[in-house]
Amino acid sequence: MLTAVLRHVLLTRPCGLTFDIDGTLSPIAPTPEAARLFPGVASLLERLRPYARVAVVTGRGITSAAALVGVDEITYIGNHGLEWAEGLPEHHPIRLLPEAEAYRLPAQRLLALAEQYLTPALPCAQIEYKSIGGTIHYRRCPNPAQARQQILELLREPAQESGLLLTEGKMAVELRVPGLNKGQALQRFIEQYQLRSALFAGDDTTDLDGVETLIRLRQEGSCPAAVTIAVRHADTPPRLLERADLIVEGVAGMAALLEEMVTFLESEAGASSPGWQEKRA
Ligand SMILES: O=P(O)(O)OC[C@H]1O[C@H](O[C@H]2O[C@H](CO)[C@@H](O)[C@H](O)[C@H]2O)[C@H](O)[C@@H](O)[C@@H]1O
Repeated sequence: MLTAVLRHVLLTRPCGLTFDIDGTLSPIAPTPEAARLFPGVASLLERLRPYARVAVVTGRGITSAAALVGVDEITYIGNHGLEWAEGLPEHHPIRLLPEAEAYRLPAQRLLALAEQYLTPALPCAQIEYKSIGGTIHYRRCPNPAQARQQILELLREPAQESGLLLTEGKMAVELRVPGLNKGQALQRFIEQYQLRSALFAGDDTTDLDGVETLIRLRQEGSCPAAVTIAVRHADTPPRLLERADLIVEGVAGMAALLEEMVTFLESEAGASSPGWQEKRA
C-alpha cells in the first residue's frame, strides 16, 4: 500500500519521477559492463511515462546509462549532471553543459596519468572513461582498501591542482567536474519541466545531493510535493537513510515500489476514464 505522501506526489501534476541507476534500479555487479536492470524495471519505467516525466540521474556517462536502461522518451542525465538527453542517444542528441568544457583536457591528463601508473602497479583496477572525467574502479582488487589508498594518493594532488573534484563511490574513485552534482541536476530538471511534484530515489553518497535538494525545494515551495527514497544496502551511507523520507530494502524493494506506483497510477487513470459513461449512454 503506497503511503499518503507518495500518492499525493503521484497525483500532483506535472510530476517528475527520477532515479539513480546503480544500486537503485540495477544490482551492483563486479564491473560496470556486467550490470543489468532488475527484472521488470524497464517495462515499469515505460508504464510510468504516460503519467510523469521520468528521468534517470546517474554518475554513468549517458551512453552507458542508455545502454543499461534502454528505455526511450525518458530523460537521461549522465555523469553527475553534466550530460543530458531527452531519450535514447540514437534518437536524441546528447547535450553537455558548456561550463564543463574547461575541464576536458585536465581530466584527460589525469586519466592518462592513472592509466600509466595503474596498468603496471594495480592491474586489478579498471578505468571507466567518460566524456569529461571518469571513474577508477577497484572492486576486483584483492585488497580493495589498499587499492583505494593507492588511487587516492596518485590523484589527490594533481586533481586539486587542476581544480577537478575527486569523490568516492562504491569501490570507486571518481574524477569529476566541480560544481555539478545530482542536486543541481534535479533542480534544473524540475525547472525545465516546471514540475509541481517530484520523487527521487538513490542509494549512495552522490544521491544525498539529490535528496537535500528536493527537501529544500519542498520547503521553499517551488516543488511542494516532493518525496525522497533511500535504497538500503549494507553499504548505504547512514546520512542518506536518515535524510530520505522513505526507505526500501535493496533493488528488489525499489522494483516492488515501482510496481505499486504503476498499479496505483493505472487504476487511478482507469477510475477517471470515461468507460462507465459509455455504458450508461
Ligand atoms: O549514480 P549511479 O547511477 O549510482 O552511478 C555511480 C557509479 O555507478 C557505476 O559504478 C558502480 O556500479 C558498478 C556496476 O554495478 C560497480 O561495478 C561499481 O563498483 C560501482 O561503483 C558506474 O560504473 C560509475 O560510472 C558510476 O559513477
